[in-house]
Amino acid sequence: MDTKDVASDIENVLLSKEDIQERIKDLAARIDADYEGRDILLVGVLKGAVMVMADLARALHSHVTMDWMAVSSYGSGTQSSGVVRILKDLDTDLLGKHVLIVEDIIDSGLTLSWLQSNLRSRGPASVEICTLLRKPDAAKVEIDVKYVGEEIPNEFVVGYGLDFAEKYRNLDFVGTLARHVYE
Ligand SMILES: O=P(O)(O)OC[C@H]1O[C@H](OP(=O)(O)OP(=O)(O)O)[C@H](O)[C@@H]1O
Ligand SMILES: Nc1nc2[nH]cnc2c(=O)[nH]1
Repeated sequence: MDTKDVASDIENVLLSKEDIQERIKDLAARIDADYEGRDILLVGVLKGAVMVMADLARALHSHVTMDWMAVSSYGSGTQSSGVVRILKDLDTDLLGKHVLIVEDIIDSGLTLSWLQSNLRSRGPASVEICTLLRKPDAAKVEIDVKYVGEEIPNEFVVGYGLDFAEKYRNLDFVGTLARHVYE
């Protein structure tokens, strides 16, 4: 879906389709340079990271393997609480692997903070994080995120993997929702 398909639902486009592909290209170039030909295990966090994972993996020149985790963050309403339950664990043994967690967004940081320490406890050679979007003003915990595509304001966004009530994940851009959608 593009902007024309959902024009009345969207208040503001934050990243166009072209902007997103630029950010992905830049992230891939930095990752390729840092890993210098070492194999990388990309760990995508379902469901939001599906689009970033698919485009980032194809933009990389490094060899990668891919695995997926699904986690649920308990909280009241839309607030992440930091108490995380694994719904689907990795199939891969992380021992000695260079792990790169791939995310669509870091908001409070609570999910990633938990995930990073969980994966670090499994004996990998390294664990880094790559996210397309980050909301610095929403951070509740300090986490070291090596690869950030774009810092955005503290607003609820949809598109390119990000949902509202499971919809809008298939937008080819990232934007904020018009009030009538959620009120
Ligand atoms: O920094 P935090 O406040 O912890 O929020 C970030 C998390 O929220 C989103 O997932 P969500 O729980 O919406 O699940 P989904 O990917 O299945 O939509 C996103 O993909 C991160 O995993
Ligand atoms: N769709 C969506 N999911 C999120 N999870 C954490 N922050 C966000 C956000 O801004 N949008």
